[in-house]
Amino acid sequence: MNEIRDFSILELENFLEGINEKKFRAKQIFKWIHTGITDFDEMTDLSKNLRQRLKTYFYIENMSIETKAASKDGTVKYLLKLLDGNLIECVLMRYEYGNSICLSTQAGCSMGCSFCASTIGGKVRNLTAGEMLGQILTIMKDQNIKINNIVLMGTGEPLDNFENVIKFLNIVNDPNGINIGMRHITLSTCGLVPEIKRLAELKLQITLAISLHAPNDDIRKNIMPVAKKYGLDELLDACRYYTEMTNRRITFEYALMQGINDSVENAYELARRLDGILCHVNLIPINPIMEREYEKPNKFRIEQFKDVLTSSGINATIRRELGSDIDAACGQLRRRHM
Ligand SMILES: C[S@@+](CC[C@H](N)C(=O)[O-])C[C@H]1O[C@@H](n2cnc3c(N)ncnc32)[C@H](O)[C@@H]1O
Ligand code: SF4
Repeated sequence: MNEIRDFSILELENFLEGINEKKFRAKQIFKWIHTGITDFDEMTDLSKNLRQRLKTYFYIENMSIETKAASKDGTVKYLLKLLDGNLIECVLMRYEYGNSICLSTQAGCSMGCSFCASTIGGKVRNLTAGEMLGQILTIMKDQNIKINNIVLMGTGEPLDNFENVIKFLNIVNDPNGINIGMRHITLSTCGLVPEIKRLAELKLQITLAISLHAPNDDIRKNIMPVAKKYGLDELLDACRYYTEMTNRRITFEYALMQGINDSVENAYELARRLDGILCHVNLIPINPIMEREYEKPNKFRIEQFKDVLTSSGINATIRRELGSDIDAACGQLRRRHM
């Protein structure tokens, strides 16, 4: 049996042809799937016979909501249970410009960043494209809303699950489905250089966010094991390549950790390293997790860091902390329930 949410229209067309059904039904089926239905009998414009046939080949995963926590600012954090019992997190954020959803791409993560709760139990498995889509459909249905933006910033390293993530992007971008424009999608990576280049060559118009968190290799290696494999020069070259291929501005994520990467010297060094790259720096006060001792710098130090960047010609903003009253640090909810 196959999860039907994993199928693009083209794949559905081929499948239907293979079982001697009309190809044009694929679009109808695809549209129904993206309304969030979980029962083939809800596809009321298909014959009973075809619905019965679909049930013998496919299933639709009905993810159960294990817990849901709503913040005063409208952020809602979900813990969803997959068919095999794995738990994954996703978060709904409401902005003036629309609803954004932060999705998980893997159950756990193998990258080992020292400040991140998602990696503490390691990687369990990759999520399928259908399981990424399922997170959106579950929230859309639960809240009765439309989703306008997607950020791949939940648990997992998206570029460590390259094929499924690209498949998911093409499915959500299809005008017959939930139809989210590539420019409304952000993919965040810890910096897997070969995959960044591969992504650049696809020339999708998504926003690429790089979790940088350090102005040099010494600090980066201390907090992100991936830096031992790909140095900063190599990573920034891949970023330049991405901007050349796509004409898209890169976002650099920089989580400020007191005494680790938040000094004025760090800010000047960062500005020097990013000079000439079409980019924006997103400064995030670290969200402390139970298992580690990182702390946020105070407000003055955060502002000072930003001022050094902007006065050096680097576009920088401090990220508003959404959902801070509901334990929003990535991976914490899942961790607590494991
Ligand atoms: C959880 S990761 C998932 C995407 C991808 N694996 C990555 O590292 O970019 C999303 C973002 O959350 C950041 N992050 C992880 N733990 C954090 C924490 N405790 N406080 C603030 N940001 C954190 C990551 O560095 C990254 O920028
Ligand atoms: S920050 Fe991203 S890459 Fe690093 S451990 Fe967390 S999820 Fe994995």
